[in-house]
Amino acid sequence: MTDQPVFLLVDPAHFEVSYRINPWMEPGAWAADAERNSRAARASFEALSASLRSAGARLEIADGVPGLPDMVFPANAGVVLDGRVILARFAHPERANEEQRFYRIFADLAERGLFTEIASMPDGALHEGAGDAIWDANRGFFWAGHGQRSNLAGAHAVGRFFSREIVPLRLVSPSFYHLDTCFCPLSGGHVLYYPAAFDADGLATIHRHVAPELRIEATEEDAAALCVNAVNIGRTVTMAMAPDSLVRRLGDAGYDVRQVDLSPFILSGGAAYCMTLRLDRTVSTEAGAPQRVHAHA
Ligand SMILES: NC(=[NH2+])NCCC[C@H](N)C(=O)O
Repeated sequence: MTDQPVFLLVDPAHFEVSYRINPWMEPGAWAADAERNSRAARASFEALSASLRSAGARLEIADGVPGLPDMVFPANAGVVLDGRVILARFAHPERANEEQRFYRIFADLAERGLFTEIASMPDGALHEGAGDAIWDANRGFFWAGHGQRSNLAGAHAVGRFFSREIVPLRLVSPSFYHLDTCFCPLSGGHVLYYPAAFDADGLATIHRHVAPELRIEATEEDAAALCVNAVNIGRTVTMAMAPDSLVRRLGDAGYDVRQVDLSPFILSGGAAYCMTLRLDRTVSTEAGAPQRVHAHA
């Protein structure tokens, strides 16, 4: 395995906003000029791909499926670590059929050696993948969102499957329905997060694990631009068009912000992070991150 980060993306040919399962989704706004929106989505997708490649990533681009427009958000397809994946179990019937489709995509990747194991969620668990289970390479655990799409049973299933600690965070706002919309650990140990998306317990948990000088609080404006939903590779952070103050604050913390116009996908409530699924993460390596010595028991 090389150190090059590898991401799964799904081609946007079948992307549209045709139902509403979160407050961002505006099927009417999409339909008002569907053809223009489709063209804009293609351009956004190409710009995101270019930005990730220029940050050093290799991309695996899978085909989408007509009638499953949200497959363009593969972060929700499953949780990946050490070449093993546990598939999502979607909360909404609109997305339920993605599970089988993503299984096939992962099975193809397994045939090419990118995965050694594909597992399913147990009965009763709901879990929407890397959108709600974010690996923190510096701290060595999963931050686990629950309370909107994923449930606690799903969060614990992720922890059991990988034999890794999970740190649950309850999400309290329907607009920030996946953890990745309001929480983003960065390579230098910083965490960019939007406090209003969490309850008091969740904030206390974040504060317990993240030292004050490593906390970067997103403003309402940052969160509304879906900028917390960002892809961090080394020192680069790729995100939707961002308020200047956020770019400046991340710059002061040592990050190089790359902005992409993702407005067609924001019409569906998604942005940079959820349009990707990182495939190469291992417990002990993180390209660009400060090196940590892991003591093995
Ligand atoms: N991880 C994410 N934030 N994904 C965005 C998903 C957007 C999609 N329309 C949904 O509501 O499920």
